[in-house]
Amino acid sequence: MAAVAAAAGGFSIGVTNLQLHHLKQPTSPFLGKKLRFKHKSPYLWTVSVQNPRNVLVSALGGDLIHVVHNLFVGVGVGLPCTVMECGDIIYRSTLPKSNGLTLTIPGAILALGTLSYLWATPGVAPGFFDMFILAFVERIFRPTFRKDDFVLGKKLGEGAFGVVYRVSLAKNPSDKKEGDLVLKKATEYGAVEIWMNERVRRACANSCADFMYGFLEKSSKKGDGEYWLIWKFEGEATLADLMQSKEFPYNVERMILGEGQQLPKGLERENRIIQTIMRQLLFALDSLHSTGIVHRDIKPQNIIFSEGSRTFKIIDLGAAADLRVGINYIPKEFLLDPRYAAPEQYIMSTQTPSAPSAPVATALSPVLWQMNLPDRFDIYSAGLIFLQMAFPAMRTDSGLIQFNRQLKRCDYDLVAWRKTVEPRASSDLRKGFELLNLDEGIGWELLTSMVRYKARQRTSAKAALAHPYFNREGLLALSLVQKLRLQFFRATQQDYTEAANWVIQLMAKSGTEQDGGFTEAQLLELKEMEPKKKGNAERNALASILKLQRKILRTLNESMDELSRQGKSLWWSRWIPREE
Ligand SMILES: Nc1ncnc2c1ncn2[C@@H]1O[C@H](COP(=O)(O)OP(=O)(O)OP(=O)(O)O)[C@@H](O)[C@H]1O
Repeated sequence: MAAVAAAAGGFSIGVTNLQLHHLKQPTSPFLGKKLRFKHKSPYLWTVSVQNPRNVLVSALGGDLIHVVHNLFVGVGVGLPCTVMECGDIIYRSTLPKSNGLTLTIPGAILALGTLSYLWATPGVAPGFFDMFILAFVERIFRPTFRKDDFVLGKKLGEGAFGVVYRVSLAKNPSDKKEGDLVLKKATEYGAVEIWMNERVRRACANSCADFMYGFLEKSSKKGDGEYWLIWKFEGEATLADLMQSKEFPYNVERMILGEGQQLPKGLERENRIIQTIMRQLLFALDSLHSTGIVHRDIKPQNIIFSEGSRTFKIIDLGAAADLRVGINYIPKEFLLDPRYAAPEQYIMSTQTPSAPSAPVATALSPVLWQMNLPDRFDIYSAGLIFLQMAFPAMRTDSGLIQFNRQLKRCDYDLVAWRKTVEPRASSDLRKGFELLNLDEGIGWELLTSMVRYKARQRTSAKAALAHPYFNREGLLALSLVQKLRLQFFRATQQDYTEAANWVIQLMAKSGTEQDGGFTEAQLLELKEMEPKKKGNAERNALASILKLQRKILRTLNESMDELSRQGKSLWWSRWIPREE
């Protein structure tokens, strides 16, 4: 078939099926007619019209191309395609396509973009690998247990949703009297906890207590049965237990840093211990967050000291949310501990659909993560633990509750809180401020970047770990590099809404009715983003954009809610082994 390109003063025809004898009389009869040719040929034929009655067919194959090209140029007929050599372009496009992959820049950008999306937190691609390969392989190779395999020992704790015992294996009674395992008999939230513990074991085993097995025990008298969860016994003490001691933080020093500390007792030594605890806690949190899990119940009671690894680990994942597949997005409020919960209460904004079905949640997880930054909920709680470690008066429940009240009154502005309490501070409180003020106040700076009202303004666990507070060598003053790092951290922590307001003010100053730019009144309107009903074209356009934006959000939410309703059953609990 022929490809026809109309051009001023004539047109060209690119032909792939053509026999040479057609060329013999290349005249006007070609015009307006369909050309039929017998054989496929890699040659391209161009029919050029100098005037409507005189058609020239030029063969653009091998030397013939040049002959015809020269002929046209020679007689001075500069037809668009001969001048631009677009026949050559068409010619190339008709050549058989190469089978090899050709890398183009847009292709490379697209591929890189897709890969970054699939690997962005919480990780769509690693999620698929984890769920469909690792989980199966693990199930094949890991030992399984039954109810009768355990001998119950001492009760370790009892919450509203479960009882925790120290246990040992019946077949293999431990040398230790109490047993070297921990069993939690949990009610409804046990299923979530098994899911989270298995995920953690595959993704970041060192962050949480060493989980062994979980199953549904059906023979129990309790209604639908009980979930049994088994961990290795990590140690006797939680951070809460250790913080209650008058010796804190020195009682932890021996455990994490070993004997023989050189420094005399005092603020600097205490600071170093607190710093180590915070680093371990943030490390565990960073690992959890990187795999898409938000704990939501971070408190000293849920941080256990592992005697084996000499580090602090996280326990109690019953209130956790798995953002990768959308499990437990919105917990029952009573699962959260009001003493440590961030002011937002919910990790996902109320605009976010309650819990999309797993495939939708997985596909959207990087977007939802960036929109909500749910990990910052845990960061707030970790900030409060930091505060409790620095200020002895806040280690009691009543002390913490009182602080929470004061902070709320200051609109969750820690700097404002400090200004109100510091002038009349007790010696206890002053000691805390002194500790945080060490090394040009980098401890205080880290704390204020964690305890903030807006989740988006809080630092992430990863960024906190890179803070110079954790990078000091010994207790020397900050090095130049560390100072630069501090400046960088500060730059990333800036509240840019203020900067935006500043720019807006500058624009306002330069804007007058005559000179153009926005006037202050117009900017006020822009800032308020409340378009009025009657107004000029500018306002109407703004109103339409806002309306459209709201509509898109609403539609997205509605469709996702619809999807979630279909898949709302606890699909993932099917994965939990049952023992009848
Ligand atoms: N792996 C472990 N090793 C040692 N002790 C553990 C382990 N897991 C839990 N414990 C102990 O059991 C206690 C209760 O555990 P956990 O917080 O998980 O249970 P819970 O029923 O959710 O309790 P609560 O409702 O009070 O939070 C912990 O405070 C800790 O002392």
